[in-house]
Amino acid sequence: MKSVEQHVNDILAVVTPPEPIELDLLRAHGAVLAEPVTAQVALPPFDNSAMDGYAVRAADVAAATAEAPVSLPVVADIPAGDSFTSAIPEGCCVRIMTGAPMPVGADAVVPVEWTDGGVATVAIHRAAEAGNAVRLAGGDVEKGAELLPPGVRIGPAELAALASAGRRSARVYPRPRVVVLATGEELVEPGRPLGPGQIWDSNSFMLTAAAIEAGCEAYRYGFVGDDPATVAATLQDALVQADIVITSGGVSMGAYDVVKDVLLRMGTVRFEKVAVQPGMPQGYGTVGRDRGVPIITLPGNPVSAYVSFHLFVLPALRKMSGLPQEQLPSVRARLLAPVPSSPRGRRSYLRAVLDYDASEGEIAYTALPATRQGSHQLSALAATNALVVVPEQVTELPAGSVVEAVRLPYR
Ligand SMILES: Nc1nc2c(c(=O)[nH]1)N[C@H]1C(S)=C(S)[C@@H](COP(=O)(O)OP(=O)(O)OC[C@H]3O[C@@H](n4cnc5c(N)ncnc54)[C@H](O)[C@@H]3O)O[C@H]1N2
Ligand code: MOO
Ligand SMILES: [Mg+2]
Repeated sequence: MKSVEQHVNDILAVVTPPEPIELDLLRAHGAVLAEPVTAQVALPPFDNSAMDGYAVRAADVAAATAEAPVSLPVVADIPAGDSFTSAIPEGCCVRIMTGAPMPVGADAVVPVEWTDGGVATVAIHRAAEAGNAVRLAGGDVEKGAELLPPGVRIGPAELAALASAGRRSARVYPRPRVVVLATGEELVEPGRPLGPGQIWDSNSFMLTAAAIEAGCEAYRYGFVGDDPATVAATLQDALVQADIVITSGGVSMGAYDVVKDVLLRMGTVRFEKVAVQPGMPQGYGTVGRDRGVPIITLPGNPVSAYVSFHLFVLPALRKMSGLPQEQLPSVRARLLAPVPSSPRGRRSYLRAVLDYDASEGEIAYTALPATRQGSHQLSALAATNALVVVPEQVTELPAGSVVEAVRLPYR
């Protein structure tokens, strides 16, 4: 059987990052930056006031106290957005608002709270040192400095950085379009009644949401039965709007597991067994006549599909998004319950609740494996937040063992 790492590498070899495109700011939200962003001007662009008050020469107010306030004539008023081009005469001040440019000659701002708030003349009852409440030009970012490196995902903070630097658009890797298609004759749309032998489709919802949470544009294509012609026609249709197709079901040994046959005719797809539990039967490759669209075929068991999405699909989506590869974060944790019977030769990923607990020595986390670990026992997914790794050659682990626990994203 193939290792998890080998399977990830094989999948990465069939996907490529898209060509960067220029997108208007809010359209770029969620995409990955394909260029460094530098400040065209210093930020802030000019010295300005940090407070509402009076711009003064600090020397003029050095003697101000509550008992002996200093009175200064107010020669102008500068709201934010305005400017005062002449220098303030010695012994005078201007009323200034937060964000307004400092007038020439002034070197400090006296907050209005330290004054009587006068409009023509102001009485200042506390001294302000030079530089008080003044925000210097370039004090945030110097002209030409890098604001954002390439490879970051554009979230609210990155959009703010771009806009604050005067950028209207950014060069980004467009978010990959992921089409999710479940297969299985037994599947029924949730909301409709179940007939004998039927179950509600849950995989297509799970996988679509997981792809969206991974930063992609994902479309739930629903599900198809086990009729080869319908599977082929639906896939053909799905390819039109897909950068990658994710399917679930039909990839094991079943007599009606038709996905394999259809894909072998429609493209170059390999079906393999990966030494992992759950998620052993896997497939990947490209489909479509003119352009090969990458495809990853996940097993139908819901827990298998969920775990294999995180192990095998996430790396592909990262690469297609223009992101560097990164392991899911993991910590060392103490098992709170024994782990019985993992299959030898396959690495197990057990659903578990990971908790922070610094009370017990150097291992600051505990992991409680879910009692239901079957590949069909979907209820454990929503009740857990991590995957405990049981290495290939280990078949059981007593309580108290220290294990690697992979934190699942968004849990
Ligand atoms: N003789 C063998 N049988 C099986 C093997 C094997 O090696 N030899 N492998 C088992 C393993 S491991 C897995 S995992 C599954 C993989 O099955 P398939 O990918 O072929 O998927 P299906 O047969 O279509 O379905 C399996 C299971 O999952 C349920 N399912 C499928 N789609 C959905 C969906 N969209 N939503 C909810 N549940 C779904 C389906 O009803 C089945 O119960 O094969 C084992 N068998
Ligand atoms: O690998 Mo299957 O995923 O055991 O259930
Ligand atoms: Mg099957």
